[in-house]
Amino acid sequence: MECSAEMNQVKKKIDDFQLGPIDLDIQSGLITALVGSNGAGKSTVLKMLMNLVKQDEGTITLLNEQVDGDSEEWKEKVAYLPQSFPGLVPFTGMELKKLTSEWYPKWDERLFNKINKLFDLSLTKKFGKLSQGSQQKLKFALTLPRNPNLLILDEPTSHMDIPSKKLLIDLLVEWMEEGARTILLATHQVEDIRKLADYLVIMDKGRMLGSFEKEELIAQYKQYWVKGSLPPVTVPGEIERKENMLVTKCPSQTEEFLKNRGVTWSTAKSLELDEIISIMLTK
Ligand SMILES: Nc1ncnc2c1ncn2[C@@H]1O[C@H](COP(=O)(O)OP(=O)(O)OP(=O)(O)O)[C@@H](O)[C@H]1O
Repeated sequence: MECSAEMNQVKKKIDDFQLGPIDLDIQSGLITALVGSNGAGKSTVLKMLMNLVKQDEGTITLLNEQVDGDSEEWKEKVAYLPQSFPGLVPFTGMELKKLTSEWYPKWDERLFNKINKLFDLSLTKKFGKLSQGSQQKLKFALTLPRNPNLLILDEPTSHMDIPSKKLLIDLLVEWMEEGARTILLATHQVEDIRKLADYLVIMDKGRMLGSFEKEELIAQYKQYWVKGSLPPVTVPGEIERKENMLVTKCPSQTEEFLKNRGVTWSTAKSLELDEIISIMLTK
């Protein structure tokens, strides 16, 4: 499958923080969520993809162009929403919209108006005077209508209220349906991941733990409540046990092992995504 963004053996050292080596393939036409613990390096990865932070080693390609090469054509096809953007502070929403729409040739005024109406943006106030949630809404309204091939979002919903988060998710789903588009978003919000992501890229302490198709990842982890007691030995795939409850990351092997020992269970269920991510980041 075609890739919209690639990192090969990318390394970066910032003070005592070592990022990488990172190998990353972001598949076109899909939504990938970059997930991980605080300080794992997610924002740094996004900044390196945008050529805002230079890697020490390795290569980075966006839409088939090397981001630190001579051509900057890729910039017209990518929109990036950073966590903070101090340059916006002195301008009103209206001024920012005018500047942004003039700068981006594919600007979709109709989409901006739709987002404005849905989020009830305060376009006459200076950006710096808006609440954090309202700033996020305005930044999003200035990003999506650029109609890029690749949309990169760094924690787009972290300060938003619950209805606004839902609106943003719906807008992204609708936007994806309208063409050959790709989204990469860093997020801690489990709803973003659950409702949007096709793939999860999981990072911890500067390392990439892997890239996982969401439904396959969910199918990998299961929790059982057995009748009677659990075997006194480690069960294949076992991650955690408490009394007659067992969590496994290899359900087929676990079930075979239990069946061979005559152990049956009353309940079996898949883990929630937040439980799976917590296990991956802590065990
Ligand atoms: N400009 C900088 N100066 C010094 N250290 C930095 C800078 N930018 C990032 N770092 C360090 O790099 C590491 C990774 O930070 P980064 O912001 O990429 O993590 P993150 O996964 O996005 O975290 P969070 O989930 O908390 O937003 C941290 O240890 C951070 O302190």
